[in-house]
Amino acid sequence: MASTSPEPSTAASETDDSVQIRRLEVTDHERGFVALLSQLSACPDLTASEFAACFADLAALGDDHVILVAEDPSAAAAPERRIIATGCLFVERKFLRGGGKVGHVEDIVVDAAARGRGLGLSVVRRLVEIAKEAGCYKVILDCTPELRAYYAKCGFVEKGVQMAIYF
Ligand SMILES: CC(=O)SCCNC(=O)CCNC(=O)[C@H](O)C(C)(C)COP(=O)(O)OP(=O)(O)OC[C@H]1O[C@@H](n2cnc3c(N)ncnc32)[C@H](O)[C@@H]1OP(=O)(O)O
Repeated sequence: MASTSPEPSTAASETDDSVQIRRLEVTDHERGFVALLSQLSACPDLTASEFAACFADLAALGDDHVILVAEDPSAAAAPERRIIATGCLFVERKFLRGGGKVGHVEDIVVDAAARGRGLGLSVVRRLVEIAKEAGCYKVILDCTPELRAYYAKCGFVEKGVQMAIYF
């Protein structure tokens, strides 16, 4: 099945309560992936073909763009297996540091009903591991001040100032 990386989705990690974390697959459109993202920011629904086109663009970036997801493991959720957590790693290639790489952690969301169970921590930790395995010399992210404590639990330390221009 197509996934956003050549790495098979079976190369997954397990959280404490046996939630499997795997790569995004194109069929996750049917499992509420877009609705989950809308809990983070404006994310209008996409048709199946729009989703597939976006998925193909991102999949073409290979291991430089990794989206992880976790399915609802509860028996009640089968067979639909809704997506209840996600996170993204973008690997930026640079001339600095002898052609170094920087990992950007983005779009971390856990479904409101599944928060507080360690899922967010597991997703971020796995993305950080992937960044390290990819040879990144650092991993960075932007967040609101309210999330300082959460990302500190994920191993991040505060550094610099975030600035932005929105269009
Ligand atoms: C780079 C970005 O994407 S920033 C955007 C982050 N995403 C969002 O704001 C979307 C809405 N929020 C969410 O989806 C979730 O609340 C998340 C992703 C922030 C946290 O997910 P959860 O699965 O609830 O977190 P998890 O249960 O793994 O918590 C891990 C630890 O962080 C702590 N923590 C979790 N959320 C917060 C918070 N908002 N503030 C302070 N501490 C927190 C937990 O108490 C826990 O600590 P413990 O190990 O001592 O018990």
